This record gives sequence, structure tokens and C-alpha cells, in this order.
Amino acid sequence: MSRNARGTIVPKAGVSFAKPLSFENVRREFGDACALHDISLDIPAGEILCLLGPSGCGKTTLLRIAAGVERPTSGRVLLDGEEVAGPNRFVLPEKRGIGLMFQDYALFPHLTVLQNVAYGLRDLGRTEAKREGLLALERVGLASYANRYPHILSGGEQQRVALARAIAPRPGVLLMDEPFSGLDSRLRDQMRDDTLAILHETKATAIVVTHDSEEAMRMGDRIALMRGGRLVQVGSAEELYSAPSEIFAARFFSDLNEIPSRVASGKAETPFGSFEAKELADETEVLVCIRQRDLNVVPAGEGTPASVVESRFLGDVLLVELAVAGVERPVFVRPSGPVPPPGTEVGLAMGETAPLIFPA
Ligand SMILES: Nc1ncnc2c1ncn2[C@@H]1O[C@H](COP(=O)(O)OP(=O)(O)OP(=O)(O)O)[C@@H](O)[C@H]1O
Repeated sequence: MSRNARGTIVPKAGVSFAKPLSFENVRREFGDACALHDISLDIPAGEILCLLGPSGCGKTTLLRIAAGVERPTSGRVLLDGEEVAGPNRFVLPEKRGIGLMFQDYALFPHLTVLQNVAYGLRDLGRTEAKREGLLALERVGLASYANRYPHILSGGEQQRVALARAIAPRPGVLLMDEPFSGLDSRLRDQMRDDTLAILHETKATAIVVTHDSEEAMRMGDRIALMRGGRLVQVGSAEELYSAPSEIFAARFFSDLNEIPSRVASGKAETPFGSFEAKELADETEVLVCIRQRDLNVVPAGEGTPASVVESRFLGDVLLVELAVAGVERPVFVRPSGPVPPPGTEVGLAMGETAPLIFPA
């Protein structure tokens, strides 16, 4: 027994033997279009990896290849060091010992909740399958629904049943495609925390597909950011946030003010100051990216002169639009305290963090 995030005592679901998963130069073409360009990625046993990226970047295709429901055009997938897809061998999905929870992985309407969960346990024999299925249902807090049918459950409850079904066979690897996308934001937060607790407890290696950077940061031990069928950057949330490899990654994790400049004597000049750009050659056109959170509104006469255009209440913070001489586009900041009304002259001061500078 253990306690979940809300302090409720929950029974332990069966512990899996986590397996490492590797993609080696995995390529997938659909006709003339290339959905995945030679992806190489090693996911150690027990890691939770979030595949993050905009719509159409190839996340689902990579996950489907790991599951075995899609074949790579070239390259290999290794599960626990053994080829499960590649030139030498192809292991069918049901023989891979992988748990799946897909966005559209609907429950069978004609089976009870328990029968749905026990579906992947048929090899165990009836009694044992029922016992294991009930254990998984208890783990997601739905044992009392065992003999009901899926249609009476809410969206969140159905998602829990799908999670129970995925973990019931104690898979060494769990693949989840946008598992919380159908839920409202409060339920999504709760399901995410509960799922994370279950993943840590079952110790399975997991790949979670999402297009939500906050979700990836909350769930992933590492994040693999994709664009156009390629891996852009792989690392911890801190690494991707503080040292994005390119402006695409920076934009994915932060709301930025992008100020055009040109490098001269190793520096990029802006109305907010002159910033080191030593690794870029002089004359390079750059974008100096200052996070909206890294600019503070200060009294007029201090910092860079600015005038307030508009303020919008966003709950925890305000989103304030300002006009700054020498910056063509509006500048946005996100202060938590009050801001003077539109038309007021103020100052803008940089916070502690240096801006990110990328070639334009
Ligand atoms: N069976 C298919 N036939 C042809 N093209 C496909 C097929 N499956 C995927 N694609 C294409 O491959 C690309 C990657 O699709 P994929 O579904 O992997 O992206 P994704 O990142 O998961 O997107 P989303 O977040 O919208 O689900 C897209 O351009 C898509 O149209």
C-alpha cells in the first residue's frame, strides 16, 4: 500500500521490469513525404520520456513504430537490446510486452470495465486475469465500477480504465499518445499527477506524446522536442528551458520578446542594453530574445523608457503591452503586481537572466 498525491491510500499495482528502448536511424516515408528523418534516441529503463512538438511533426508515427502498429521504412527499434523492428526481424505488437494508451484507444462497449481491463491478460487464465485486472482497477480508484459498462463512465473515468488496461499486464514499456487531451484542465492536472505516480510505482519505461510544453515539463524525466520529423533537442526540462538549441525550442518553452539586432564587436545592441554574442560573427543578423517574465516594469526615469498600451488580467499575472522607442513590435511583460493605466510612461528593467540570442 502507498499514498497517492492526494493522500489517499492505494494498493500497489504490479511492478514491471522496465526495459530500455532504442530507435536507431528510424525513418518513415509515406509516398513522397518523409514523416520521420532518421531518428536515433535511447530511452533507458524506467525513464519517462515526453515526445513534444507541434501537430504533424511525427510524434504519433514514432510511437506507433515503437508499438509495432507501424513499420519503419528503414532503421531499427530495439527493445531490451533486441531488434523488434528492422531489416532482420519484426515482432508483432502483442508480442512486444508494451502497454498502449492511445488517444483513440476506445474501450470495448460490449465488455464490462473489468473485462476491458483483463482483455490483455487472457494468457493468465480466468481467475488470475480477474485478480490482476481488479488490482489495476483498484490502482486507478475504479474497482467499484468493475461490473459496469464503459458508457456509464465519465470521460475521465474512461481514461482511468484505459490506463488500468495498459498497466494490467505489467508492461516493461508504456506508450501513451496524448493521454489527457480529452479532459478539462482540472481533471487533466489530476489525471496527470495520478498517472505520474502510477508510472513511478510500476517503474515502467514510458513514452508520453504531448504538444503541451507544460505537460512535458511536468511529466518527463527528459523531453525530446521534434519538428518536421526531426529531433530538435533532447534533454531535461531545465536544459531545454534555459539552453534551447535554437529559437524554435526557445519559443516552445517561453513567451519571448524578439528584438532584431546585428552583432558588432561581439555584442548585440538593443534598447534594453548591449548583450554578449561572442559565438556569432560580427555583422550576423540576430534576434535577441527576452522572456516576457524577465522584464520588470519600473518607475519612469529608470530602465528603458516605455509607455503602457494595454493590460490584460491572466489570473496569476498580468499581460502588459508596451511601446518602446527603437522596437518596432509591441513589447510584452508579465508582472504579478499592479501596472499603471494605458498611456502612462514607465521604465522597463531586465531581470537577472541574460537574453537568448539566435541568428535571425
Ligand atoms: N498513414 C499515413 N499516410 C500518409 N501520411 C501519414 C500517415 N500517418 C501520418 N502521416 C503524416 O506524417 C506526418 C506526421 O504525422 P503524425 O501523426 O506522426 O504527427 P503528430 O506529431 O503526431 O501530429 P498530431 O500532434 O497532430 O497528432 C504528418 O504529415 C501526417 O500527415
